[in-house]
Amino acid sequence: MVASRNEERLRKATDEMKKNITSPAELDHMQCNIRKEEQVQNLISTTLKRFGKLDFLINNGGGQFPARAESFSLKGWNAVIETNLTGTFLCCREAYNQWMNDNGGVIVNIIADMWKGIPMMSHTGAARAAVDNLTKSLALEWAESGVRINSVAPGSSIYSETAAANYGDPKIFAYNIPKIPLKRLGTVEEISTSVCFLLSPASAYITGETIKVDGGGSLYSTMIFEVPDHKKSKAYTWKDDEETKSKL
Ligand SMILES: CCCCCCC/C=C/C(=O)SCCNC(=O)CCNC(=O)[C@H](O)C(C)(C)COP(=O)(O)OP(=O)(O)OC[C@H]1O[C@@H](n2cnc3c(N)ncnc32)[C@H](O)[C@@H]1OP(=O)(O)O
Ligand SMILES: NC(=O)C1=CN([C@@H]2O[C@H](COP(=O)(O)OP(=O)(O)OC[C@H]3O[C@@H](n4cnc5c(N)ncnc54)[C@H](OP(=O)(O)O)[C@@H]3O)[C@@H](O)[C@H]2O)C=CC1
Repeated sequence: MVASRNEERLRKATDEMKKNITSPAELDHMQCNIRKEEQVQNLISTTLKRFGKLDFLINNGGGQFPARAESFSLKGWNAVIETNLTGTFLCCREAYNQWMNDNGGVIVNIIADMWKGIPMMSHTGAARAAVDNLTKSLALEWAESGVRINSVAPGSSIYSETAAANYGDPKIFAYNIPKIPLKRLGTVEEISTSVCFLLSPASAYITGETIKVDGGGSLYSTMIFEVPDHKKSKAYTWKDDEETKSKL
């Protein structure tokens, strides 16, 4: 079952996938806004009615807008937290309560390269770091039910039409190439094969882990953001700390 909000995009994606699988009847799509609890509950129950089981859950839905943190409205902040953190939580919880608690299963959460913060996207950085941590907690709580849960963290480096449109610049990803040790963008297949590995028995001994698929980018430097030159940071020395000395 493939689920997201936009019916037209869903139909296009599943039609494309059907051309490449041996049992196209076994693929379906359904509208669901992961920010809406009832819609998530309905997605999981409908999937169970349609297919009779739920072996895997992949939480890939996500997104954000670029802006400085001080300019975020509460509504904008909540939109990003609900999409990337709350939506993932709701899907995990419903999959567990409706199926995986009794039957086991595997969950993979897609997060992002947020290890050094994400300036201009601090809302999504906070939400993705939270999902990284949620993944660890759920791995411990749900191990006794035979559930494994891991994350995949793509670098800021997989060309996405939606992102390019959203950020208003088709070259937005290419700007990052100099900061990626492998000196190229990643491919969608380089993410999906990591997800398939984590879903497969080949990773049966891996849980609570996050695989970074970022060409080494997270080791090297942060994204296209420069801290402007400034003189706002005052050094601390004991010698100059007259205020503390006077209180001793
Ligand atoms: C700079 C380096 C770029 C490198 C890439 C970084 C790596 C990450 C890559 C990716 O994640 S690729 C994924 C690409 N997909 C997207 O980015 C999708 C983007 N957008 C969305 O999904 C949605 O716009 C949203 C951000 C989740 C908001 O969803 P929605 O519109 O449904 O929310 P509402 O509840 O209606 O709230 C809207 C609210 O949000 C604020 N807002 C939205 N867009 C902007 C914006 N461009 N600037 C400032 N604020 C924004 C705003 O408060 C909106 O409220 P209103 O003003 O409309 O009342
Ligand atoms: N491309 C990149 O370089 C990177 C991508 N990522 C993450 O990887 C994932 C996939 O990215 P990518 O394919 O590039 O991005 P896209 O924007 O193309 O895909 C995001 C998907 O999430 C769905 N979605 C968004 N909000 C909701 C919602 N509230 N409920 C249900 N579905 C929703 C959208 O479908 P619809 O609009 O139909 O709801 C869309 O299909 C995202 O989480 C993204 O943030 C992370 C780091 C880098």
